[in-house]
Amino acid sequence: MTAEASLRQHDAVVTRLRHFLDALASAAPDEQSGERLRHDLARWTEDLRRYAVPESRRYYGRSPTLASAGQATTPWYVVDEATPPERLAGRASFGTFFLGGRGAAHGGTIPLLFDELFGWLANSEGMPPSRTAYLTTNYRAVVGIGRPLTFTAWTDRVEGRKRFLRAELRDGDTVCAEADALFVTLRPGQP
Ligand SMILES: CCCCCCCCCC(=O)SCCNC(=O)CCNC(=O)[C@H](O)C(C)(C)COP(=O)(O)OP(=O)(O)OC[C@H]1O[C@@H](n2cnc3c(N)ncnc32)[C@H](O)[C@@H]1OP(=O)(O)O
Repeated sequence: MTAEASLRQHDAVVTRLRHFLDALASAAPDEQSGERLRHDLARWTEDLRRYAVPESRRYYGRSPTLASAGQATTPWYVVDEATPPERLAGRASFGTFFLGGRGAAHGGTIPLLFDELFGWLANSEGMPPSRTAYLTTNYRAVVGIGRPLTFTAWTDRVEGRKRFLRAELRDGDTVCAEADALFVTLRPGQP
């Protein structure tokens, strides 16, 4: 199979996996179905272990075409406007898999989304690689599961190796969460 075909197949599996995780999080299967599911998952886990490859040959989380770069355990997002490294904007939604409680997204999954967006912005093409030094999230209103959301992330200022970034997640006019972060450009030899 060509690399392109492998990537396409991987994308289709990850899309299915995202739907599976939401369905799993929503379901209370009966005993027989639960046992069948456990059996099928165990079988696939063993099968996949036979195909393990080094990080440089993996597709997971690097899809150029899928939402969330194909990270099924990151809330769904797509970038609609990007002027890297200054700004990006787009849409996001938290599926049932990301439920914390009472219809709201788990608090830990919101900085996960922000870190993804900041990583996208700070490591866009032509930028030297950088990593999150800190990321602070301010939870202003609950993020409802399944709600159509919008986000904006932007570079606030750059001081030498330090990039100060900010972002906002909205449900309509309501600001649900804000974040500010510091990304530090890696020195040669830093992992
Ligand atoms: C290859 C990249 C691929 C990236 C993919 C996308 C990444 C998405 C983002 C991530 O999630 S990365 C994973 C989470 N982050 C980490 O695992 C980072 C772990 N920490 C580190 O590796 C180092 O601490 C770090 C590279 C961030 C900084 O270490 P350095 O030794 O290079 O920093 P240094 O001590 O030289 O500090 C440089 C400047 O940053 C400042 N600084 C560093 N860490 C800080 C901090 N935590 N808070 C405030 N300031 C900080 C520090 O004070 C200093 O300021 P000044 O230049 O003004 O003196």
